[in-house]
Amino acid sequence: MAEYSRPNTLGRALSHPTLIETNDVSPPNVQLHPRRRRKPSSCSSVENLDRVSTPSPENESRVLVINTGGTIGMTLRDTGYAPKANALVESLRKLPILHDELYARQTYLYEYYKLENTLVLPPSKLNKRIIYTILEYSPLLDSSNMTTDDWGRIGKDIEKNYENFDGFVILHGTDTMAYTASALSFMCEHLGKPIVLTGSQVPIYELRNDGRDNLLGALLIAGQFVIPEVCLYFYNKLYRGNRVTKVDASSFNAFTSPNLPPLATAEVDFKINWDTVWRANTTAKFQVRTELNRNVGLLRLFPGITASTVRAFLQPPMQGVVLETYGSGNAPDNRPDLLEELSKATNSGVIIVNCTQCLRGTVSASYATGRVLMDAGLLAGGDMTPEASLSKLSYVLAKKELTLDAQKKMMAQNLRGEMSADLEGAKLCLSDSRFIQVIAKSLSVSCKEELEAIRDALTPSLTCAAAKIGDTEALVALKEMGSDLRLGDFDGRTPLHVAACEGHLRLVQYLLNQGASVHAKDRYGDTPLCNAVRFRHKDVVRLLRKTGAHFSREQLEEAGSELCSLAASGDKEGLDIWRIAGADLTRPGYDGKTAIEVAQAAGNKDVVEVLNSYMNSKTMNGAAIEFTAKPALL
Ligand SMILES: NC(=O)C[C@H](N)C(=O)O
Repeated sequence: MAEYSRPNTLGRALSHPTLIETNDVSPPNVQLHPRRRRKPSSCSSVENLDRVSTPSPENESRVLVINTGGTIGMTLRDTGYAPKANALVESLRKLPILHDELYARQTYLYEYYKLENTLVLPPSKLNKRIIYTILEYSPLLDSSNMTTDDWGRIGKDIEKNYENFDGFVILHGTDTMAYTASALSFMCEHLGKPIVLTGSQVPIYELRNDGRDNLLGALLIAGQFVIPEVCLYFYNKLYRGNRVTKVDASSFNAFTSPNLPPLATAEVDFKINWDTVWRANTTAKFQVRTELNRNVGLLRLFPGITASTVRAFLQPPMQGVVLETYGSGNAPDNRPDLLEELSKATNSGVIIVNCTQCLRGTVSASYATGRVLMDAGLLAGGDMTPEASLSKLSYVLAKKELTLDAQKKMMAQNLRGEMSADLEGAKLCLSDSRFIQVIAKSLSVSCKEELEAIRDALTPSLTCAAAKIGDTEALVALKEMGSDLRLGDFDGRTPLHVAACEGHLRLVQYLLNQGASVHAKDRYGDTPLCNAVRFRHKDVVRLLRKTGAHFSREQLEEAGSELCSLAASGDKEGLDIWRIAGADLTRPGYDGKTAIEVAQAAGNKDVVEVLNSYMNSKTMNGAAIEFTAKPALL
């Protein structure tokens, strides 16, 4: 087989392995996916070249791999495992599953990118070619050595190269990977492309290792799926970066996401859990906020902790603290000394977030021992991991343009899917609802306004449908998603109208408790009371009346004819409903006759009796309504 000689650029680059010192790895004067020069005809006789699928920009994607260090690229020295500089690219080049040399040469990859550190994967099952460029940091770090400055550097490099790549992979040590993933998730605002952190427990240079699989999986995800999140890929699972924590120092299965299922799993095929994938709902441009506040810390409660330890920890310049509490967010409520230190700190403007020491679950205010912390001014951290809470604090506190109150509010918001539960009574927004998202997705809706328009159009239909079948639970769920249960549909019919028609007493009670209006009128001018009367739901009528429902003047005037018709047909029950609803049974109909007169004329004795006793009780109660007819005698 005839060998292509490497272009000169490559030859030069190879002698300078740390060529990318500027961190700008985009090829000069090259746009994303331009049509590349095809192999010259003189090469057509080259053995095997015909086997290679014709390269085309359409089935290629580009991934930038930022190698920050970690075990994946370490070798064993006298001092123990330490990162080895300038070794990874050459070693990957020799691994056929991670680099297709033939394709690279045939497509002039090296010449085209003018970068010696650009490699290409063999075609994927989806027939994609992932071309990846490795940007190696110097020095490479064990992740224990990383600081917020390193997070900033990664963020800046992504920002600089954002438009030239379809996705990003960050090679990183596992020890602090959860912190970096969390921090990047907040720093990357309006992210529209995948950023996947990965690494390994065993160096890629060793015979048995997890580095190859992890890198391959991360590349395939970053290059093939538009998951606009900072993720972490490890041991065949893709997690949301701000949900993970390292749980095992020696297993390949080193990470877990205790409160959120994986975003994807790599089995025979990649299975993406699109319902869980975060949607930014924004049309704003991607940017990275590298400013982080370093005056933050994690404090873990333990039995017998002294007030002086807490006091020392909360001293200036401390501005934000994650307090790792017991169980569902509890602390001793018999320790006024401790609580006083916490109160003093929050009063002086330190933001303290209450997170649980437990791996799984959320903080809540179920115990007295938890409530005392709320009283001391702590914010509930929901089900955030301590890693996510800390980096969120660092990110939020760096926003100097915000007031302290606004910063606290931001801490309580779900910014990047880092928390599932609502905080401090704030409810999830319906735009977070999977149902709405699925509909939005199928309609290709991406911007916030459109999503809100869909939400507003669907909400009344959903709530009315739930009211129709008496599904209180569905209404509770819709309410929790932010639905306004008072809203009417296209006919102005509210869930209360519908529930009143159907006679769902419990549901009517629930809706009234939620602030549903008894005065809402549909397009026909009917209130829930009219509906309940029409469909003869006595209990509902009583309840609505108790809540202040009443007929309008016009409705009362028109009621006379209806009452006469009921009297004519001997419908005692119908008349009784109108009575309960507050109608004046003495009101004459269109011809001036009253119900009792009509009943007398029709010989409906029972009805006359009922109406007589009604009129007597009215007289005795001193009702304000004037009688227009005298008690009749049969
Ligand atoms: N597995 C690893 O990557 C551990 C290593 N100490 C690091 O965090 O860099």
